[in-house]
Amino acid sequence: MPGFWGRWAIDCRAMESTIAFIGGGNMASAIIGGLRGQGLPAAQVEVVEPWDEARARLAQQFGVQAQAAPGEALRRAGVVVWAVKPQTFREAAQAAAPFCADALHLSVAAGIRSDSIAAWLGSERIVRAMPNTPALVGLGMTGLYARPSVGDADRAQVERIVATTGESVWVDAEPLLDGVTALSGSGPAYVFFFIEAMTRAGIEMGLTAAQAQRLAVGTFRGAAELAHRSDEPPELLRQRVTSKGGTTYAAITALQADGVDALLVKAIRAAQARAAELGDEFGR
Ligand SMILES: NC(=O)c1ccc[n+]([C@@H]2O[C@H](COP(=O)([O-])OP(=O)(O)OC[C@H]3O[C@@H](n4cnc5c(N)ncnc54)[C@H](O)[C@@H]3O)[C@@H](O)[C@H]2O)c1
Ligand code: PRO
Repeated sequence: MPGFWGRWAIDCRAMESTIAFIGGGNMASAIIGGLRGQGLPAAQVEVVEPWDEARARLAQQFGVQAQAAPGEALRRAGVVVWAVKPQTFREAAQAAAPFCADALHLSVAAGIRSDSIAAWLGSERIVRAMPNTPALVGLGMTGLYARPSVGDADRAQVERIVATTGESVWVDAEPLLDGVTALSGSGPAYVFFFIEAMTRAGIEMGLTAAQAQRLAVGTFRGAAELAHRSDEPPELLRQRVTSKGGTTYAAITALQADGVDALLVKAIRAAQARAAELGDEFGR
């Protein structure tokens, strides 16, 4: 993996202090992969991860030694990344807070509001991030929100960390992060869902599973890159594919007749509502 990260020009070797991760699962691994790939030494990464198998994987993949429980080593951390599930955040915070009072805190947990985190940790130096799994290949999109008292140096430090996984967008009102969670945090799942359906259609039409999946994935990749590079809106790019009375017209008309576009908006709003609920359910 490290060779892959060579494309990005952020150099983590100059990062001043240790970064600690509370929770060493999927999201933590994506960020640790980015940091290690950009040259952050393994000795500058602390992880608290109770699950034996996850600790072994972190050691094998990234050369990082994780601890089963928080302890004195956390005191060296300038930044603590909270990468536990919303359901376990409070419990994890209670155990780790005594060791990281002076750190900058970066939470990736969906829904958990910074008021709750501030109360649990007794600190105002809190930034919330909502990344997504393409971070694993350096193409992540992350939404960021900082509590009002977080200074420019702390914001810049967060940007440097997140830049190892892709791009980021700051929002200036915390509730907007629930929308970011619903759109880009959960978004890769919507894309995979469409790829699955397109692959199924390909198989129904007689293609092999391998052929159908390759065509579907390649089409998403190409269309996303075209939209990314183009100055023109997606609507116009879509119209260019759609000849009047042609094949695409037949497909788009069928999608619109079943209200698929409205359904997609409804689905994303359901994710947004769930993010807010998570904050209510598992916040303070
Ligand atoms: N996976 C995604 O696509 C995604 C995207 C954006 C944000 N997030 C957020 O990231 C967070 C982590 O999600 P994930 O997908 O990495 O989950 P995960 O289950 O892969 O990782 C969470 C890890 O936390 C560990 N853990 C449990 N209790 C702990 C404790 N008390 N102290 C320390 N570690 C503990 C678990 O053993 C597990 O390995 C969640 O809050 C989620 O909302 C996930
Ligand atoms: N995965 C997390 C969830 O489904 C948060 C965004 C993506 O809750």
